[in-house]
Amino acid sequence: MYSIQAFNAIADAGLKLIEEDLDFVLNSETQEPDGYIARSFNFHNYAIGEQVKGIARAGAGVNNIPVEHCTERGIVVFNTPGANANAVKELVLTCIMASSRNLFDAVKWTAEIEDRGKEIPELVEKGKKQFVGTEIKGKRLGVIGVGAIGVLVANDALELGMEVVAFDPFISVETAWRLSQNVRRAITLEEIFSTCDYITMHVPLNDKTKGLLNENAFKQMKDGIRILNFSRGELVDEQALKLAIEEGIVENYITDFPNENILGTNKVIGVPHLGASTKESEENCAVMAARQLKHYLKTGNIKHSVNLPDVEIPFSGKRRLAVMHKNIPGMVGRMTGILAKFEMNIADMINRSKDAWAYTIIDIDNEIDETTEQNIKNSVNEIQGTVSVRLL
Ligand SMILES: NC(=O)C1=CN([C@@H]2O[C@H](COP(=O)(O)OP(=O)(O)OC[C@H]3O[C@@H](n4cnc5c(N)ncnc54)[C@H](O)[C@@H]3O)[C@@H](O)[C@H]2O)C=CC1
Ligand SMILES: O=C(O)CCC(=O)C(=O)O
Repeated sequence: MYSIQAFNAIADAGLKLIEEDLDFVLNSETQEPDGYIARSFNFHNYAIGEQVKGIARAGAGVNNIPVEHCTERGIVVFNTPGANANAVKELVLTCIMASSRNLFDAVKWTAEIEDRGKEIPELVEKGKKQFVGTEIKGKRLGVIGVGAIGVLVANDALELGMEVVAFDPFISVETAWRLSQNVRRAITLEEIFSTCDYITMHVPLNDKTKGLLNENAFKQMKDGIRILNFSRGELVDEQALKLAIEEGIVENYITDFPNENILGTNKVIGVPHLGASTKESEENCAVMAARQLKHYLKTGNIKHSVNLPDVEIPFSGKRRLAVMHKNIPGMVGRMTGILAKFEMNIADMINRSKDAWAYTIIDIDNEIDETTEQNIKNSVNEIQGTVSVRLL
C-alpha cells in the first residue's frame, strides 16, 4: 500500500481518487509518505520525507518545490499543465476590463456612500465622473509567455477587439498551432515594452525571468501602461515599479501576489492569488495530480513530470525495475548486466532522457524472491549515476 500526504486545499475529487483506491492511503498517521500532493505549499524549507518518491503539484508553477534537490534525491516532480489555464485567463481578462473602467476604485467608493440614504442616486450621478475609464477595443496588449495560459489570453483578447503582440522565444509547437494567426509576434521584449498599452506575463519564475520587469523595462514603456501579473511576484522589481508609478509610467499594476512592499501603494491592485481558484480548475488540477502520482507510484510510468521525461510502457513482465539516473553512457548496459548476473530474463524495456537526467524501465519475466530483490536493488544502486531504484 502506498501512502500519500496532501498539503493545502486539494479538491475532493482528487482526494477521493486516492482514498477510494485500495492500494493507497491518504494522510496516514502510521505510514511514511511515498508521495505528496500539494498546491502552493513551500517545500523549500521543509524536510521532505525519506520515503518520498514523487511530488505532484496540483497547478502549473513549481517554484515552491526544490526541483533540483528532488532530482538529486530521485524524486519525480509533477505538475498539471493547462489544468488551470482557463481559470487564470478568465481572471486576467476580467482584470484588464475592470481596471480599464476603474471598477475596483469605483465599487469601493460606492460602498463608502452606503449610509447616505436618499442622497445616494444624486451622489452617484455627481461622483461618477471621477471614474471615467477607457475601452480596451483597439488597445494593444503584450503577452509575455505564450504557454497554456498565454495562448488563451492572446486569442480571447483578440476576440475582444484588442491588438495582441506576443513574446515567447521558447513557444512549443503545440501552442504555436493553437495561437491565432492574428497575434503578432514580438522578436524582442523591447517591442512589447515600447508599444503596448497593457502587458500581461505568463512565464514561469526562474533565474532568467526573475526581475523581468525592471528599471530598464519600465523606462521603455509608454506612459499610462497597465500591467497584469498573474504569474509570480518576483517577476517584477518592486522598487522600480514604485518609481514607475510615481513617474506616471504605470497606471495600474494588478497582481495576484500582493506583499508588504507593494500593498497599499497607489495604483497597485492586489488580488489574493485567485488565478486558479475556480471549482473547475481546482478539480482539474487535483484529479490530474492525483492520477499522475498514483500512476507513477503503482506502475513506474511517468506523465507530466518537470524533471524527468514522459515514460510509458504497459506492464509486460512479472516484475518491473524502474531506475532514475544521470543521463550518461553505459547505464542501461550496466543494469542489464546485473540482471543477467541474477539470471533474469528481460520482457521489455524503455529508456528516455531529459537534459541531464534519464529514466529506465526494464520489465522482467521472472518471479523474484525477497533476497534476490534486495541484491538486485543494491547492485543497481551501486552504479554511479543512479539516484533511485524501485522493483515493482
Ligand atoms: N495566479 C495563479 O493562480 C497561477 C499562476 N500560474 C503561473 O503562470 C505561469 C505560466 O503558466 P502556464 O501558462 O500554465 O505555463 P506554461 O509552461 O504552459 O507556459 C509558460 C510559457 O512561458 C514561456 N517562457 C519561458 N521562459 C520565457 C521567457 N524568458 N520569455 C518568454 N517566454 C518564456 C514558455 O516557452 C512557455 O510557453 C506558471 O509558471 C505559474 O507561475 C499558473 C497557474 C495559476
Ligand atoms: O493552487 C493555486 O491556487 C495556485 C496555482 C498556481 O499558482 C499555479 O498553478 O502555478
